[in-house]
Parts: sequence; C-alpha cells; structure tokens
Amino acid sequence: MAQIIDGRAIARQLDERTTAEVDAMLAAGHPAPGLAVVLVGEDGASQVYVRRKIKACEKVGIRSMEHRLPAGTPQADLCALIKRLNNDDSVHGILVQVPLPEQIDTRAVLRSISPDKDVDGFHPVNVGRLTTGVGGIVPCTPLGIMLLIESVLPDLKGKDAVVIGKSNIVGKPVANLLLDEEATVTVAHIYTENLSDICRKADVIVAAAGAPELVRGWWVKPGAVLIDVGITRKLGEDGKETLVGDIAFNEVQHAAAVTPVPGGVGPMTIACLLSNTVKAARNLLEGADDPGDDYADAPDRSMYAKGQPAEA
Ligand SMILES: Nc1nc2c(c(=O)[nH]1)N[C@@H](CN(C=O)c1ccc(C(=O)N[C@@H](CCC(=O)O)C(=O)O)cc1)CN2
Repeated sequence: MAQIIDGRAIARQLDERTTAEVDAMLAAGHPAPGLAVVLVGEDGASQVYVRRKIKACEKVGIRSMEHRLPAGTPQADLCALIKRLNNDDSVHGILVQVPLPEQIDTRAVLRSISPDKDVDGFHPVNVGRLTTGVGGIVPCTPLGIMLLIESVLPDLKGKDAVVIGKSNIVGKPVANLLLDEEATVTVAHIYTENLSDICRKADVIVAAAGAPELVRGWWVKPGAVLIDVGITRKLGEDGKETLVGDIAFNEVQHAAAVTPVPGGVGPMTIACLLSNTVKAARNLLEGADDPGDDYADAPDRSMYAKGQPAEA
C-alpha cells in the first residue's frame, strides 16, 4: 500500500516556520515582509490562486498588496508598474501570476522584476543561480516538490529520477534540484520514445506533463516515489468537476509513496512562495552582499525530512 504524501500537512509545517521567521523579523525591529501580487486579466484559475496566496500571506503575517489590471493592459503599463514596485522599499517580493494575456511578452515582464524581489525565481539571474548550484530564489513548485520527495526519501544520491515535462516553471528547475542532490536525472517530454521503459527503472518519477493519467501502474517500479504535478479538470457524468493528475493514482499502490491530486504539490507551491518572500525580505533588509549565497540552503530542506527512507 503506497504511502500518501500529505502536501497539506507538510505545507502547514512550512507555514509554521515561516510565521516564526516573520515574528523574529518583527522582534528585531524590521517591518513585516511585503509581497506585491500582480494579476492581469480574468483567468478563473489565476483568480483563485491569487486569492489563496493573499489569504495565505495574512496567515503568516506577510503584508500583501494586490494589483489587478484589465486583460487588455499594454505590456508597457505592466512593466511601468513593476518598475514602481522594484523601487518601493516597502515591497520585498513581487509575483506576476502567469499565464499572462497574449499581447504581453511574459519573458520580458519576468525579466523586468528585480532578481532580489523575484519570489517566483523565474528571473534569468535566479535561473542561472539555480543551474550553477549557488542558490538564488528557487521557484516555488520545484522547491515544494523537493520537500515532498525528501519527506520520504531524504538521500537521493545515486537514485534514478525521471522528470516528465520540460517547462521553465517545473521540469527544468526540478531536474536541476535533483541533480544537485546527486540523483541520476532523465528529463522526458512528449516526444520522448519508450517513456514507459524509462519510467519503469525510476526510483523517483516527477510527472509534470499536463497529461491526465499518463503514468500507468505498469510503468512504475515497486517502491518508487511518485510526485504528481498535473492538475486537469474533468467533468464527471454527474456534472461534478474532478481534478485528475498525470499519474493513474488507483494503479500505483505498489509504489512506496505518491502525492495526491489535490492536496499534494499544489499547497506546497503557496507555502514555498511565503517562505521565499520572507527570505527575500530578510536579504533586502539585512543587506546581503550576494543574495545568491544566502539562498544556498533555503529553506533548509532537511527540516522537512522525516528521516525514514521509503521502502525500495
Ligand atoms: N507567478 C506564478 N504563476 C503560476 C504559478 C507560480 O508558481 N507562480 N504556478 C501555477 C499556479 N499556482 C500558483 O500560482 C498554483 C496551482 C495550484 C495550487 C493548488 O493549491 N492546487 C490545489 C488544487 C487546485 C484547485 O482546487 O483548483 C492542489 O493541488 O491541492 C496552488 C497554486 C501557475 N501560475
């Protein structure tokens, strides 16, 4: 029977730590960390995620500032807002919810955020820090995925890991983080041949292809650790919406551990955003020379490891 990795519980632990860090900053005479959340347009899912992020900020003591712009906002106006936020000392973290409307060049917008306030870790400077192993701000979902993996498998050295999906937000950064832990990493995608054969050898599978139930039970080695990043909304015959991941959950009971959808990776994304915001605020307020160095072990992932290797 596979262990279900409870993302909500692990996210709560991280939130408790983040709350304590905010309290310590206040006790040291610093202001509360400030996070600017920018949402352009009316995308339904994005509105839900932004609302959750703002509510989560309140819970841990982060001051959030919401900026909602109409769907037709020109790129220049969005970049002008970001420039103002970059220069505002009361703002320690900036996040622009993606996807952005079509008229906007997402890369240009993400590049316009100050790397020191880029709590999503999407800026090329932070991507460079991550790929060269010097820290920087680590993107929220990949960081959350590592915490989930390490909660059941603390030592990844020499383990065979397969990442399905090569996005800049999940696939590529998570592959780099796994490599940093000395795993042997294969990055697969929709054009990869013999994906089932590749998966069958894996100790860890991170499925982030956005393809519902792509990973079948017979693709999974007994004792593997499975992380499901996919969220596809499906309408059932009863007219009710259900969420389906990239892993056929009911077929993988022979795995050592698996994340559920919902309640696995998603809650970690928001908890890691809060943690990143506090780190960014600390670095800005305490004047770190090179924020990259200060992020080298942030958050300390060993804090969340239970110390019990999964059965393999
Ligand atoms: N600027 C960013 N934009 C986006 C990011 C991001 O990290 N930064 N990631 C995703 C969306 N996202 C956060 O923004 C996000 C996705 C899912 C969840 C979540 O908690 N999911 C729940 C279930 C979802 C549901 O009920 O609808 C779960 O898995 O339990 C949180 C955040 C794209 N954009």
